[in-house]
Amino acid sequence: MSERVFISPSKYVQGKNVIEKIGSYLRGIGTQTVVIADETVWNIAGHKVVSELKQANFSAKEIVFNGEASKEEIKRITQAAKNEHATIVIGVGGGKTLDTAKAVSDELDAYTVIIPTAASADAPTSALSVVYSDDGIFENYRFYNHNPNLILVDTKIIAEAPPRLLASGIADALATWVEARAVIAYGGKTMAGGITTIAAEAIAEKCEQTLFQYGHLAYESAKAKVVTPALEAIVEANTLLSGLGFESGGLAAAHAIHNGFTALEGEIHHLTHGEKVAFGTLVQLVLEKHSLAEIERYIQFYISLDLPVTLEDIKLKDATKEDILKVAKAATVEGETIHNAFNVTADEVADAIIAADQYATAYKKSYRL
Ligand SMILES: NC(=O)c1ccc[n+]([C@@H]2O[C@H](COP(=O)([O-])OP(=O)(O)OC[C@H]3O[C@@H](n4cnc5c(N)ncnc54)[C@H](O)[C@@H]3O)[C@@H](O)[C@H]2O)c1
Ligand SMILES: [Zn+2]
Repeated sequence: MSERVFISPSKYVQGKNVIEKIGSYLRGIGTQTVVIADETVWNIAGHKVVSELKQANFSAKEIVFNGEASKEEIKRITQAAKNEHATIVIGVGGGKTLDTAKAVSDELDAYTVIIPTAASADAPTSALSVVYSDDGIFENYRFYNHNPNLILVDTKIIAEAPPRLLASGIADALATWVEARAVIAYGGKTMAGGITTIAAEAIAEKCEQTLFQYGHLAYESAKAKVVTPALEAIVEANTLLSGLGFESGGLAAAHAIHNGFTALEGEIHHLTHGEKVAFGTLVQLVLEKHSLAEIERYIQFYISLDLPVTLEDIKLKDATKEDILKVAKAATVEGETIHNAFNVTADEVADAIIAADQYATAYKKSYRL
């Protein structure tokens, strides 16, 4: 299998107050929309989207998302959207809301509009959803025959979101190049169903460059709730560059290890996707045998953005060897993305998890962090 495949959304729009233009972007597409957002996001952006739609003569059915991108939730919202004969499905919120909106839109064969309210993960652009059990355990990737039609990224809303969400998005995006370059080196398959194009490789590499250049300034901008060129750069890196870069560039160990962590119970469930991916990325770097300086470059960057680097940081201080092996086994099940770039056993992954924790703990100790 050697064909190169690159996929992408039809239109990506990013800037301050862009949601005010939703009516003009949807002109001629249809008139019956459903808008999906969780309780928090309804007040932050959902009502504003609906009022813009109504002003532009669209009808909009409001649906409250319950918080988990699960089969049951997708079924429930699909039924509600069918009752409205919706031809446009609009997801507003974080990755789980957006993944649910994509699935609902697929069921209805509708036009898909994605409005992320945080740059917290690279979910907006892809032609797939990550599906979980109602208890938040990773179940499967669900693939679609096309990417979202329209993505509206309003940087005013994103600047006002909690800085922790932006940092999480940076961590998710930092995994993109680490994973893509591993897949390229191995000749593995990407989420787009082929091997990596030069285009996706360039995007993924540019993603990492942008993060190291502007990550700190953007994080400080988010703390001050202001839109700056650095914030705009990081929103694009977290959303567009990371989204295209992971999907057509390739996922490898970092995300498989993230998925493995969802199999554990306890406080780790309160961590964001990006925070778990940060630790997963460190584990992948350990598996790859990099120099101390290279590994420390990542550890230092994560720490400076208040991201987790040790098992204690991800609430697994008391994890047993069996727990770690459970994670490693889940990360290496057949079909997991780790096999796109590594020929490893669960045992080797478990050792890398323990070593990553040990390296980061030693780093923190030596700098008294
Ligand atoms: N489909 C894909 O390609 C893809 C890619 C990456 C991640 N994902 C998935 O996305 C999910 C992670 O997304 P996430 O990190 O956004 O988490 P999330 O969707 O679980 O949660 C985001 C949280 O932030 C809140 N929020 C959103 N915007 C806000 C704002 N402006 N102000 C205050 N609070 C706000 C939401 O209410 C929600 O509680 C995971 O399920 C992951 O697997 C999917
Ligand atoms: Zn991710």
